[in-house]
Amino acid sequence: MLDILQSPLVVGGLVILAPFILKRLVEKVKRYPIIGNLLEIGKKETPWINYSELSKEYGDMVYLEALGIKILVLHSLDKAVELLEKKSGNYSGRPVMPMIFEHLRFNEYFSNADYTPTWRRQRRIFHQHFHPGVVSRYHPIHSHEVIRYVQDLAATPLDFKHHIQQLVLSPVFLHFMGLRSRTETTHISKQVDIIPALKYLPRWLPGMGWKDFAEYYRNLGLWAKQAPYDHALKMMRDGNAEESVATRLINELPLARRSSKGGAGARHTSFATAMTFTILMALHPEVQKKAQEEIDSVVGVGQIPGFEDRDKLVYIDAIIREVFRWHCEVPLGLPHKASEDDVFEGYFIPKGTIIAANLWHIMKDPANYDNPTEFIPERHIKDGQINKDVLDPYDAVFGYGRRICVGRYLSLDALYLIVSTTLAMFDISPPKDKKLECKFNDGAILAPEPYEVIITPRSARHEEAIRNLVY
Ligand code: HEM
Repeated sequence: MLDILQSPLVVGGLVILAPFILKRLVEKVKRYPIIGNLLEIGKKETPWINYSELSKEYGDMVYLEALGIKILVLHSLDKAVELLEKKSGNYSGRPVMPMIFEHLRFNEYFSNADYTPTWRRQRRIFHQHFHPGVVSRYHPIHSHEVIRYVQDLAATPLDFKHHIQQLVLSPVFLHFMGLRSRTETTHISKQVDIIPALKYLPRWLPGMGWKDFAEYYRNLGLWAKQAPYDHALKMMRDGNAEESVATRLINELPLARRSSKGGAGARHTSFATAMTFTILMALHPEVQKKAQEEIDSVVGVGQIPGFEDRDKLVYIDAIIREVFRWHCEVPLGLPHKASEDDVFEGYFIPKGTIIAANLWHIMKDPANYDNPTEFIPERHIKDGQINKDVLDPYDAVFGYGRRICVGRYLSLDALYLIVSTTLAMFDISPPKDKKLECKFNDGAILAPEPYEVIITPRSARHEEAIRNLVY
């Protein structure tokens, strides 16, 4: 190990601090002077698949280096936990990529901020407002919103994307901003629709030819940060604000600072997962039928499941886990950064190395799941309960350690609502005259390409039950 630490190489002007790991790559992967592994890093539209292929040859730690950027991609849950959770004191930073960050002012987003005292303070605030106890206080309101969702879906089923978006985002809007008005949420969700700038960015690399839209996204992103705060402040001044994260935070501010000072941004991830669920149901009528039988026997025919039914709806739980596993919406998670030099399992990891966990690989690894590319909710069930012996997708898909997703409970609530309610009341089937295929965009957040499905109430009885619901 001493040899590794004491013998940096210099190749094409680059100081290589991890010669042992590098050697493993040099032996197999062509490494060019100056650009190093750049071609490997940016080779495919889907780098997680590219890294996954490399891991078959080089093991579960794949290290690449190009133009001064050092990337270590982890391909097992064990390694991710060892490094990003157990050693989280050193691996909780976010990489700073000056071009992207400066132009888009991405560092102003909490999720992209480095591991600083400011970030730690903000994270504590997030935790206070997003732990399961707080999130569950909103359950009655979410259940109420669901009535509107089923009625809208029954009335205009072709607009299912919009209705799903409304339902998935409504807890987020309500939680952050106290927003319940359909007009306001529709307006804002249209803006949010175009925000996930990440999906258009070259992954972790300074990009080319993107400055024009960088300006556009920067302004949009700043708007998204500011709008929730401004809205809550206005509603509070008008005396008709619903309680939300924004109102609670504003209340904690000294009066003098209650001017426009930035709020919280809503995220789009749960929506892509809900859209994936919908297409998967159309492709798997047998799963739909089984779920509907469970709902009918636990909740009753024509009834909407509530949060109090959640523990008894084991198959619904398994479907949601399997959607998260199969979809793996953020395939490489968000990048962490090594704050200081470190040695891990004999390898030297230089300060500044970007650490990514290949969540997609972990979710599709045959060592973790049989027939991993198949959508099989049953894999998560044993003896009528969730099978604890099977790797829990939630242990991976929301990331790790101190940077683990703060919105995971809110997101799981939203998914429970959409999955259980939709299946309770509707049948989803493929279009009659077109082949239905689930294809994802190639962004860093995977969302299904636009698709068509037919959504109809399950029977005349369900149709009547939907009509009789009172919002
Ligand atoms: C399908 C749903 C979601 C998935 C799969 C997901 C996944 C992730 C992942 C992989 C990370 C990176 C964790 C890490 O760095 O190790 C993350 C971070 C984050 N997520 Fe989520 N997320 C989802 C929904 C949400 C929602 C609904 C919200 C907000 C209400 C949210 C807010 C955040 C924030 C603020 C961070 C940054 C945390 C930090 O940097 O400390 N997420 N999420």
